[in-house]
Order: sequence, then structure tokens, then C-alpha cells
Amino acid sequence: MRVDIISIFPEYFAPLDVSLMGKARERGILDIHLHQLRDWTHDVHKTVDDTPYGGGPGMVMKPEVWGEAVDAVIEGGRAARGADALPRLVVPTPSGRPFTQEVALEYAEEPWLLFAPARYEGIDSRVVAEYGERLRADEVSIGDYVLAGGEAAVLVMVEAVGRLLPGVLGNARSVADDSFAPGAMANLLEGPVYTKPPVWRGHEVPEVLLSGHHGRIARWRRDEALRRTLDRRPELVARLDRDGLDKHDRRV
Ligand SMILES: COc1cccc(COC(=O)c2cn[nH]c2)c1
Repeated sequence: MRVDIISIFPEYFAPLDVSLMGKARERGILDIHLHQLRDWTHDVHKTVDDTPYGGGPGMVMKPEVWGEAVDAVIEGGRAARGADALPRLVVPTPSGRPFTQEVALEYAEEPWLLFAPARYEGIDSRVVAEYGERLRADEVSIGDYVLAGGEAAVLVMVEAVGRLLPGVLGNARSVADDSFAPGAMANLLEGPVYTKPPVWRGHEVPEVLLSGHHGRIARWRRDEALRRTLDRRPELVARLDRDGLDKHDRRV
């Protein structure tokens, strides 16, 4: 998968050089290209923003600069991927559609993603409108809060998508076992996890997990996942009621 990221702070993405994402890049599973948005300005101050039409606080990022940058990055990617290749454009914003595991799975199928993290109050809305006419352009939110810029959201999405790519996670860990992954544990939070020692500062590991009785362990884990989901994310259980409770679940 090719990932292009255009930002006024490309150094923000240094974390993508380490750990799982770093290895995925070394092994050619992820091909990440960083671009400095200011390279497509033409004034001495390298201005990327201006005051909002209609007034109001803050600044808005200029459409011309983003347009030249996105066009150039598409051309650059086409040199490598073919003259008709097009990326999926992703703009992180609090006003976007929710980024969920389902969206991460959808993005993991894409051959080429182009992330456009904004600063200030956002990017002139005509940029997404312009590119939405010829490629998939998504405004996506990683949560209901406002960041100083979209860069942290891009790090979150690249990691959530990157770990789904074949070969990135060791075989021992299957993404099918993820919480929120489709299937028996879909829409459930992960329950508590434990490792050695069996007793730590007087706290014992639940007996059932040491029993070796896989049926009872699986039942216990699902009960704990349901209990935690009811407690912390009741709205997910409502969704379960429609799709996913089995005959043993009622008694939790
Ligand atoms: C594009 O417009 C804006 C405006 C304001 C801040 C940002 C940065 O993104 C976020 O704050 C965010 C992304 N998901 N949840 C929060 C983008």
C-alpha cells in the first residue's frame, strides 16, 4: 500500500519510522511518502492560510496551495503506479464520518491513500468538493474532540490500517480476533486479560482461566466482554440486541 501525507509538519510523522509501522515500511508492505505543504506556496512567507469568508475566529487553509500540492502528489504517485492510478483522499476533521474498525478494514483494501491533515479551522471546503468529483474523498473523524491539527489523526489511522495489512502482525495475532472485528465478538469490548504470576500483590487470576477448560473459558470471556460493554458502551449492546446475542447471553 502506498500512503502519501501532505502536511506543514511532516516531522510529525517520525513515529511511523519505528516499531510495527517501521518494519512494515522496511519490508515494503507500506510505502509512505511525506510532503511539505509549503513547497507549493509562492510567496516569501510561504502562506498556507487566510481569514474565513463570512468572518469568525481563526484561519482557513487556502484552496490554491492544497490544490497544487494534491495535484503534484497524484502525479508523483502515478509515475510509480500507472498513469490512471488515483488515491483515496482522506481529510481528518471533527465534522467527518466516524473512523471505525470497519472503515479501517475498508481502507486496508485500498492500494493508495492520500492523507490531508489540516491545521487552523480546516481546509477551504472546495478542495474536497473538487477532488470528490474524480476520486473517493472522505472527511473522517477519529473522535468527538478538536485537535490542533489532523496530523495526530493521520498517525492513528495509518496505524489502525497498517496493522491490518497481511504480514504486518505476527501470525500469532489474527486481526479477526480484534474487538470490533466482525464475528462472534463484534461490537463487544475486550474483557480483562491476565498473564503470570497467578497471584500478584494478593490479586488472583480468575480460576476459570487456569482450568484449561476451553469451553468454560470462552464462555467466561464472552460474559466479561458483555459485562464490560454494558458498563462502558451500552449503546453497543443495543446494536448487539439486533445482531449478536446468543441464547446463553441473556443471563449476564
Ligand atoms: C479539517 O478541519 C479541521 C478543523 C479542526 C481540526 C482539525 C484536525 O482534526 C481533528 O481535530 C479531528 C479529527 N478527528 N477528530 C478530531 C481539522
